[in-house]
Formats: sequence, structure tokens, C-alpha cells
Amino acid sequence: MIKIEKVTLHHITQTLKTPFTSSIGHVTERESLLVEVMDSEGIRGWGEVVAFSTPWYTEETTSTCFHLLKDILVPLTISQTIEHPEELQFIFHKVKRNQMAKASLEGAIWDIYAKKKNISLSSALGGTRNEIECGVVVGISSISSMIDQISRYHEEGYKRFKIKISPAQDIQLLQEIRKTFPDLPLMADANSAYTLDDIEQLKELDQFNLMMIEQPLAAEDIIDHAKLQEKMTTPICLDESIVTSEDARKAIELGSCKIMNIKPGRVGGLTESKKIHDLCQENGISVWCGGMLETSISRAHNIALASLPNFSIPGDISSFSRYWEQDIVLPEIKTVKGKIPVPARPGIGFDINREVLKEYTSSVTTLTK
Ligand SMILES: O=C(O)CCC(=O)c1ccccc1C(=O)O
Ligand SMILES: [Mg+2]
Repeated sequence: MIKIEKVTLHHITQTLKTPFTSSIGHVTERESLLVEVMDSEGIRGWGEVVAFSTPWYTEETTSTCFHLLKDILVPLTISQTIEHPEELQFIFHKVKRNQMAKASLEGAIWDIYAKKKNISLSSALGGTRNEIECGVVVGISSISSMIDQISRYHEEGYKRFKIKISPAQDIQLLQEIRKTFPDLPLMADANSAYTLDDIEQLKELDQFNLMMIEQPLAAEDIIDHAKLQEKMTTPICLDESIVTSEDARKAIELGSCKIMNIKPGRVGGLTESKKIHDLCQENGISVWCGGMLETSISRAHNIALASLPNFSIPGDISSFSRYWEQDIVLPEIKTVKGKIPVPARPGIGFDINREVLKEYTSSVTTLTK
């Protein structure tokens, strides 16, 4: 039984080691809200708001999430008696969308739930792996710089490589990469940069033996993706288009994709992530865990989630050092030969490094009843 007594929102800003560019957004400074929940027995759980400062990836922002948490979601949750984190879906039922705000609080409560049961978050979610395979993402820059980065990450042992593409830089980039790395497990993420009018250009991508193309068309679409999948041999993977398990069901029914990217923040939390995972498993759709340029608090949640059986493709889960100078958890999250062990310790399995957290914190908001 969990009775929430206090929620602390840590507002932090970190500078990325190098700016990250996709077809729709450019990130240099990463603002985040870390959600620390304490229950009546003093057990603490951690979650993270993965929305960005501006609404370029989804409609939420750090500020909308702060408002939702402070004025709506925390007041709905505080002093409730919760037996299982799945109940939060009912508690949040009267709040439309705002998935990233919901997921941050839900994730912290999953952490508390596992800690109170004295089991790992992985076990609490039904995970079956004791290590996960890791992939890495290379943002848009010059072709030579992208190839250099792939080479470096290849030497580090990453198991899957994702490049960001756009109609302005796709075919030539892939030709160059394939010259150097003909067999690399490679995929491309377009973040909705194409429309069906680009179908001839998209079909050209079939020659590069990509594991998949991620979100080529609009974030709101599942109809055009189904039409495109019929014409392309490269499997389509949906990211932005899937915000609920209902979206997933419809995309499966329409044949809009062969693979799904699951991000707890985008779909409103771990309970919904698990539902999508199960639904995809029943329908022969592979899933993998996406990334959001997050801190290691989300990374820890993602590692636990990726230990579920149908996460059969390495996700965007890299070492903290891919993006950050310092890790805010202990032990630091690092890949070794392209893998990360799934912690067996209770909850997320990592401790917060308060010293490092303090360096990045600009304000702290405490919410009680
Ligand atoms: O390494 C990561 O954290 C994932 C990078 C990434 O691709 C991404 C980062 C921010 C927002 C959206 C996306 C995406 O998957 O589309
Ligand atoms: Mg994506």
C-alpha cells in the first residue's frame, strides 16, 4: 500500500556535450524536471519529465508538465492509497492526454512500488532479461561527421545504429555509410520529414538494407503510413504516431508499421508501455525502447522496460556519456560491449547522486497536501 506524502520537483538544465539535431528540432540545452515522490513510510521513488523546453517533438513542454503536476496530477494523487501503480490510469482518467506529465509521476510510483515489494523494477514489470543490448543515435550533421561518429560508437561496441535523416540528406548519406559499413545494423529516423508525395524517394531507401525506417510521415498519421508500408520493403517503425495502446491497436489493424518504438513518456507511463508491448507481442510486432535525450533516471526506467520479452531490438539506450559530462545516478550507467546489465536491486536500482544533481538544479518545488 502506497500513501503519497510529498512530491518534490527538481528543475534542472544540462548542456549537451554536442548539440543534437533531428529533422524538426535542435537541442543544445536540455531542461528536465525530476520528480521525487516520498510515501508515508519515507520510501522515495524517482521519475522524469521528458518533454522539451519547446513543443517540437510532442505538444507538451517542461512548463506544461510543471503546471499539470503541480496543479492537477499531484493534487489528484497525494494522500490516495494506492495498491498498485496500474490504478493511476483510473486516477488520471479525467485528465486528457498530457502523457509526459502523467508518466513522470507514474514512473516514480512504480519505483516506490518495486522498492516496497523489495523487487527490481524489471521484475515488477515482468522483465525476463538480465542484460539489454544497446543502440546509439547519430543526429543530423555533415556526412563525414556522421560517419566518424558511427565509427567511434562502433568501436565502443554498440549493437544498433540509428541515423537521423531528412529529404535533404538521405540517399547520399546512406550510400556513403554503406560503403564503409556494408553490414552494420542500421536504421533511419525521419521524425515526420516526408509526405506520401516523396514516395519515389522513400522507395529508393529500400536498397540500403535498413532494419527499419522510423516515423517517415506525419505524427498524427496512421493511414498514409499503411499506404507507404504496402509500397516499401523496409519495415516502418512508428514513434510519434503511437501515444496510447488504442493507437497501437489501430496501427496494427491497418498495417501501418511492422515495428514500434515505445517511450514511456510519450505513451503516459510504464503501465501503458507494457500494454503496447503485450499487444505487439500478440500480433507479431517487435518493439524497442526509444530515447529522449534523458537523464539516467529515465535510462534506469528504460532498462527495466527493455528487459521485457518482446523488446527484441536494441533500443536508444546508450551510456550517460553519450550526451552528458556527469551522471546524476550511481553507479553511472555505461554500456560494456554494447550491453547494460539489468539491476537486480529493488526499484530502479540506481541511487541519485545529490551532489551532481545540485550542480544542475535551478529550482526545487515541494508539494504536500
Ligand atoms: O538517444 C536518444 O535519447 C534518442 C534520440 C532521438 O532519436 C530522439 C531524441 C529526442 C526526441 C525524439 C527522438 C526520436 O526518437 O525521435
Ligand atoms: Mg523517433
